[in-house]
Formats: sequence, structure tokens, C-alpha cells
Amino acid sequence: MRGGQVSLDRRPVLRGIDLTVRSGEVVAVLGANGSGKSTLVRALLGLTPLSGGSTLLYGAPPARFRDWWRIGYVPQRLSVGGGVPSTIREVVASGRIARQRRLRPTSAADTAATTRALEAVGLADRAGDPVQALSGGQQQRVLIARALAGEPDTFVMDEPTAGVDAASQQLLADTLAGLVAQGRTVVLVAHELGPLEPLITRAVVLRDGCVCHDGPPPHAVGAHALPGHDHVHPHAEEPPASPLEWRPTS
Ligand SMILES: Nc1ncnc2c1ncn2[C@@H]1O[C@H](COP(=O)(O)OP(=O)(O)OP(=O)(O)O)[C@@H](O)[C@H]1O
Repeated sequence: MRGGQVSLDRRPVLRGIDLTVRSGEVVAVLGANGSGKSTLVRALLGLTPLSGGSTLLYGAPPARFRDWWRIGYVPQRLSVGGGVPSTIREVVASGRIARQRRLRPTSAADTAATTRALEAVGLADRAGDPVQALSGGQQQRVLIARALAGEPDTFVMDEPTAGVDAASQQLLADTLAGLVAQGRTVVLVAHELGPLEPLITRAVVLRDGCVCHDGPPPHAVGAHALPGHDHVHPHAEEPPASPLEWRPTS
């Protein structure tokens, strides 16, 4: 992103962000409530339009980007509205869509990747359950599994551990560690890094829509010690984001 600006309700939310994420980096986007973290990751992916500046995905503007399978996006919340019941496996399997050719049936590779993803988040034994019946933390794990199932090159995760129990956070950290060792790239929004902290190679801290720190994370201090940290609590009143809004455009 170069000079990225976003205004929401005519209020500037991002005020000129320069950010280049390189292959293999594990970037934590940190900052106080309302500093613009979620807006930044959405704008990086073209989900929220820029009012100024530009953003490129693997060299292409989002409108012309075609290789959506390369990016696994974990939004902040799962929306299960619409009255159509989905099982955990169905939601996780939808992470394969960007890899599938139109009208091509599900392959053995799709099924195997979905099963691996379910195992990686500890939900394999509940694969047939409706997602509507899950707690917030369990739904978050479904969203993580959906991204894992797509076997992307880059993971973009908006608070992947919010509301997730300690054992599942450790499971995610172990899974991500393996993927990072294989050269995958990770950008994640976090308030508490927890078990993810050792993986982080770079911290980008936002304050009022500007980057106020960009560099190595201070070790063994956690997100709370970073400049600009003034977070109080995660999003209880916010409406859920739709998991279906992110679609490959090709
Ligand atoms: N759809 C919207 N319309 C208007 N304003 C919005 C919208 N979404 C976010 N905002 C505002 O933009 C600012 C940045 O929001 P954003 O969700 O990006 O912050 P954040 O750093 O992710 O916060 P949090 O830590 O609470 O998740 C906030 O002031 C928020 O109220």
C-alpha cells in the first residue's frame, strides 16, 4: 500500500499508510481500539475502497487480481444469518472455492485439505455440526480452518485469537509456525499476541489511522507494551462481518 487513505462516513480512518509486506514475513498489526487496524487489512485486500493512494496484491490492483487462492482471509466475525444452515465442514470446505475451476467437482485434494484444516483447529470430530450452534471462539476457529483449507501463500487474519481458548490458540500458533517455516506470509491483527508472539517478525502499530511504529516487535513484552496500545476490549457490540462478502472476482 502506498499513501493509503480511507474515509468512512466522511471521517478519515486511514490517513496515508505506506506498508509493504514481503514474502515470509509475519506482521502483527497492533494499536488501540478504533485506530484503524481492521480497516487497514480490509483496504490492503481491496475489501474497503481507498479514497487515496493505492494497494497492490502480488503486483496487481485488487480489481484486476485473479489469484485469490493465494490469500486466506480470516475476518473478525462469522455471520450465520440468512437462515441457511451450514455444517462446520461446509464452511471450511468453502475455503477451497478460489482454487476450484468452475463446475469442477470436489476432488480428493479438496477433501483432504478440508480434513487437515479441521484437524488443525481441533474441530474434526464436530465437522457435521451446524456452525450456528458454536460459540464465538469456536466460530473463529472455523474461519481459521476455512483459510487453512485454501492452502494460500498469505494469511490475513483479523484477530484470529479473539475469544479463542488457550489450548486452541496454542494449536493455531503451532500450525502457523509450520506454515511460516514453509515460507508462508502472515499479516494478523491482534490485541493479545499470546502464543503467537514468538512467530512475529515485525510489528506495525497504528494510531489514529497512521503508522506510529514499524519494526521488530519488542520481545517478551506482549502487545500491551507497544506504543499506541490502549485497547480495552474486543468488539462485543459490533455487527458481524459476513464470511461470504469475500469472493474471488474472476
Ligand atoms: N463501516 C463503518 N462506518 C463508519 N465508521 C466506521 C466503519 N467501520 C469502522 N469505522 C470507524 O473507523 C475507525 C477504525 O475502525 P477499525 O475497526 O478499523 O479499528 P480497529 O483498530 O480495528 O479497532 P478495534 O480494535 O476496536 O477492532 C473507528 O473509529 C470506527 O468507528
